[in-house]
Amino acid sequence: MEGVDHLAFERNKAQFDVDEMKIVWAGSREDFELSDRISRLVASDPVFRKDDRAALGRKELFKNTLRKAAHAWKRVIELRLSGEFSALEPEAYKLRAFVDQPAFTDLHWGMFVPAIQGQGTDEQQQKWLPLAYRMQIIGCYAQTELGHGSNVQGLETTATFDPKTDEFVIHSPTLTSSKWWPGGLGKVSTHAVVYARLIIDGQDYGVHGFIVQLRSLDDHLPLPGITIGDIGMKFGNAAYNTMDNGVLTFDHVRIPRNQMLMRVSQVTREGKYVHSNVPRQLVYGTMVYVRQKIVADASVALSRAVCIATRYSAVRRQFGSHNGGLETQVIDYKTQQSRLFPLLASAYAFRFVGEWLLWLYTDVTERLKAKDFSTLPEAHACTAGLKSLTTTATADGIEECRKLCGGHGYLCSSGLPELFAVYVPACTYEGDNIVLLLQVARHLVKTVSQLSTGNKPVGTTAYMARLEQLLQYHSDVKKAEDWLKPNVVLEAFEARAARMCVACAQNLSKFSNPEEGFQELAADLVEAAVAHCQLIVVSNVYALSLLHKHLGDFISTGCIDPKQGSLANEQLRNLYSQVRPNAVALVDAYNYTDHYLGSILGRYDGNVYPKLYEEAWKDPLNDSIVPDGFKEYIQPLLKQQLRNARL
Ligand SMILES: CCCCCCCC/C=C\CCCCCCCC(=O)SCCNC(=O)CCNC(=O)[C@H](O)C(C)(C)COP(=O)(O)OP(=O)(O)OC[C@H]1O[C@@H](n2cnc3c(N)ncnc32)[C@H](O)[C@@H]1OP(=O)(O)O
Ligand SMILES: Cc1cc2nc3c(=O)[nH]c(=O)nc-3n(C[C@H](O)[C@H](O)[C@H](O)COP(=O)(O)OP(=O)(O)OC[C@H]3O[C@@H](n4cnc5c(N)ncnc54)[C@H](O)[C@@H]3O)c2cc1C
Repeated sequence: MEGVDHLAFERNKAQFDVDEMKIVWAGSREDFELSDRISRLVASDPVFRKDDRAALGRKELFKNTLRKAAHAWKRVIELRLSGEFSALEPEAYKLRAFVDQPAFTDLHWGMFVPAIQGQGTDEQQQKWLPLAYRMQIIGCYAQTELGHGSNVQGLETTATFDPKTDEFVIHSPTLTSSKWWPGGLGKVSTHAVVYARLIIDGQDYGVHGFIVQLRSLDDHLPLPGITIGDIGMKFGNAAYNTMDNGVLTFDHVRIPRNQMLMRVSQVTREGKYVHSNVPRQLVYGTMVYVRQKIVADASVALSRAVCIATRYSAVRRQFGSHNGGLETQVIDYKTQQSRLFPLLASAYAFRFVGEWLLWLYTDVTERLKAKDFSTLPEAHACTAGLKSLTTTATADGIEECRKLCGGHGYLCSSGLPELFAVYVPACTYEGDNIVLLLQVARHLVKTVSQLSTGNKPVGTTAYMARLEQLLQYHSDVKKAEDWLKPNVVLEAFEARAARMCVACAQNLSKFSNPEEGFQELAADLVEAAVAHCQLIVVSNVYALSLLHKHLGDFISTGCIDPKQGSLANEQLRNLYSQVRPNAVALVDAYNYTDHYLGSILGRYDGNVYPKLYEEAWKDPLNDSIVPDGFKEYIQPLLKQQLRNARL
């Protein structure tokens, strides 16, 4: 019935203060109040309705997205929200909170602006950032090409310096050099940061960033030498098709020399290449920035799915009725808990590790300003590894939440199919997850190889300094509750990661050609990298469910024995019983509006069945009793069959 809270009985079981947890989840009271205010504004604004997306064609869907983005920008200005979040939060988050679907603004604010902030000189920032902040230009990040995405050093687009005119000539020499994938590029962006090979006097200096105007600011038509368009439909119905991922080729397009981003390296008027003594990898800085953002974004996406699946698991009853009594809530089945509660824990774990990663990223950014590059490898390994770990776990977790909701989880009105379709490319964009884990593995193997040189490992690899002890380690767990002690869990995870890493390093040393060895052992290296990244994220419930899932590693590396493994599993079951009465309250703490969740199964009031039934009739297929096509194709067949039968 309308207005009745069908989940009140669940909410009354909570053993903690939900309002306090809402502040913890939001990060601070002011962030909670602001995001609460925005989400309610959005829910009450008809421009931001989401329930019609599944029925729109691509052009309508895209036009609707532009309308939403424009309205969101107007609202951000009207409400003077611009700049209200902590200084680090670009406008993207405010717009993303309003628009809540992939849109060109993600890349304008999330990559184009950060690329200029990170790789532009002060003069270049003074010139371009005010235009971008006021959205007088709209930018994108054009790095990936048809032939290369992971291998940035393999990019083919060229930027050839012409000393006669003091310009760079941007050119696409081959079909595979076509820029391909950049979000916002296909139909909207007026400018791009283009990554191209810098060529001076026939010499190739590698990949650098260039600001290139793509379209006229008067009539939005492509400039001379520019061929540009959308790359076509992507996975899912609405999903990422609200974004114009584009294709772009250059035919000898000229730009002024001062449009090469020159914070990291410069080209003088005479055509001399100057590379200040900073790591060339600073040109990758924008990717590092977005990877750390993607970790926080993973906790948001996973928590949305977990919120839906938890509330619905408390509403859904199946089997277990005795003499006509109520059937059992599916959330009471241990199998449902063993699938759902680790995801609930993961959402919180990723939320907190995202905060830690933001601290690490902010710290490395400050150090870079002081030319201190000492933590750059750690920042790269952590952002790459945690982006990979959290996006894989989140994509798998959203799909698991769909399955936890049974048949109704497969309805668009559950919100889960759309959430999955929008989310899964996160395992690929900003770095394919395997390629990134191999980067982590490089860092770990290098750390182990340097131990003998007295190089003290720091940061997240500091545990490697205790290698001797960790190689002798065997857990002294005697009873299930021993697994509740954080140091007991941490030591097991440290020992597992250290042993897997050392095993790889030892096997690598058997190869005369290290690169060949690395390729041959890549699968083991990826597993060692995962073990290291899981160690970074580890928290109690999350940790024990991981330990149970990867029990083979822990036993084969000798860290624990089968008996201790079964004690961990016993403790896990005990934890599930402790989580159970708090489950609905823990997802209420995310403070998501029904509008934001976009899910009938995840409604705050749990009033699922009447709303599912009501929603079904809105489908356009139900506009007519007899569907189009029936009389044309099926009825003649039926009548023919009936005639045949009477003969
Ligand atoms: C809403 C606001 C928006 C914000 C975000 C909101 C949340 C998100 C939600 C929704 C919006 C998202 C929208 C989607 C956006 C998608 C955009 C894109 O996809 S943009 C393209 C991404 N492309 C890649 O990521 C390529 C991946 N490839 C690479 O990064 C490189 O090719 C790599 C690292 C694989 C190899 O690079 P090598 O070949 O130059 O380097 P090697 O030889 O492997 O290493 C040399 C040394 O450099 C270090 N290194 C490599 N990369 C580094 C880095 N980034 N930083 C520091 N050091 C690095 C290495 O550790 C190594 O160090 P030693 O020599 O061993 O000590
Ligand atoms: C939705 C979406 C949005 C995007 N937005 C942008 C954008 O705005 N700007 C932009 O520049 N790009 C963007 N991209 C492109 C994206 O960054 C690339 O697709 C991504 O970096 C992966 O590169 P790739 O496509 O070349 O994959 P590949 O590297 O070709 O991957 C194919 C397979 O090869 C494997 N592989 C590759 N190299 C190795 C290796 N050395 N060892 C082992 N296995 C390997 C991978 O693991 C994978 O299984 C976007 C992509 C998507 C899907």
